[in-house]
Amino acid sequence: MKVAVLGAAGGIGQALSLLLKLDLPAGTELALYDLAPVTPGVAVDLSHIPTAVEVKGYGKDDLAPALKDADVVMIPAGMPRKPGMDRSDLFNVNANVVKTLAEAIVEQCPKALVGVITNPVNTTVAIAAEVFKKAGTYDPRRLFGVTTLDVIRAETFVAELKGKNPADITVPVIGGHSGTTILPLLSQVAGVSFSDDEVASLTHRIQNAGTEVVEAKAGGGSATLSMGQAAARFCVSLVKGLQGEEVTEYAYVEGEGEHARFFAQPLVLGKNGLERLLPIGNLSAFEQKAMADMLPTLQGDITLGEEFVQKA
Ligand SMILES: NC(=O)c1ccc[n+]([C@@H]2O[C@H](COP(=O)([O-])OP(=O)(O)OC[C@H]3O[C@@H](n4cnc5c(N)ncnc54)[C@H](O)[C@@H]3O)[C@@H](O)[C@H]2O)c1
Ligand SMILES: O=C(O)C[C@H](O)C(=O)O
Repeated sequence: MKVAVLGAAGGIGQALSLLLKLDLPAGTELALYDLAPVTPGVAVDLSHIPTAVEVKGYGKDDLAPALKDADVVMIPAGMPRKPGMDRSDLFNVNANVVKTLAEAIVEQCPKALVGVITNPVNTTVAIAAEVFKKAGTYDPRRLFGVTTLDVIRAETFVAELKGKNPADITVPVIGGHSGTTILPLLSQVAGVSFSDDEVASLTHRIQNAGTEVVEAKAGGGSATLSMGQAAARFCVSLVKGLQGEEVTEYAYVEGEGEHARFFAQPLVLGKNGLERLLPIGNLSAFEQKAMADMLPTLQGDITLGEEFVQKA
């Protein structure tokens, strides 16, 4: 098994790589790639941790060997937000980063499972899909926008509010990964109930949790540690799936297209990546309205990504 992390020297990349060094199955090769000159050093540093995961670092000219025959590729490469920016403001820089990396995946590991973390996720996943489609290698079961952070945040905030252990709370979060497109389904949380005011304020907090971190870091970037944990959990689930275990996760994937071409929803991972989609269940009147209100934004974000590659 080979897992490649593209953008491995960044805030997310380093946290993710550390957790993967600890959590991936014995015998896995962990390939770390980044443009930053420190990357080989990050790999040497991690290689001193005594686990049976072999870490190799690849500098900026070594994207091809980093990706060669990878089974899973995680992409946290690209610019993070500063206060006052929306995720969509990252499009100008990050669209090209994801396009370039997706083109290399086509050449080196067209069958890999790919987890896109780079923002704006609503759009960068569409960019990767269009690059793969153009090359004739696209398989919707193998491409994922990583939205795990929305799920773990929602579980943390609900547990905090209700005085519960977060491990006992499950919160579905569907839609996309920015602002109102992040739709937590609080009506489906088992074992707790919420007043209308709590639903409104919790939904708002979950949708703006990324901004909460961006503002608290005051120009020093966005979520890296919680995202590292979220991405590691999702990556390990992808690997378990490839090894034959069925694992349930949430991710932003091309599904049946009922709401938008790409949509974050519950799904089962397995040997082929996305094995099957799970139903999103019944939505409350509040959630139905929130969904109807945000779909045009989500669809616009997707079109932006599609056109970026089609017009290139
Ligand atoms: N999906 C999510 O839930 C989620 C959560 C947090 C952050 N993000 C996004 O993840 C991205 C990375 O965030 P970060 O805080 O780690 O940023 P960072 O600036 O700390 O790290 C980004 C890294 O990417 C590298 N990079 C840039 N272009 C590259 C390329 N073409 N190839 C390889 N590496 C390249 C940089 O050298 C840097 O090391 C941002 O776009 C951010 O918005 C997504
Ligand atoms: O908010 C950001 O810009 C980063 C990330 O998407 C997050 O949700 O923390």
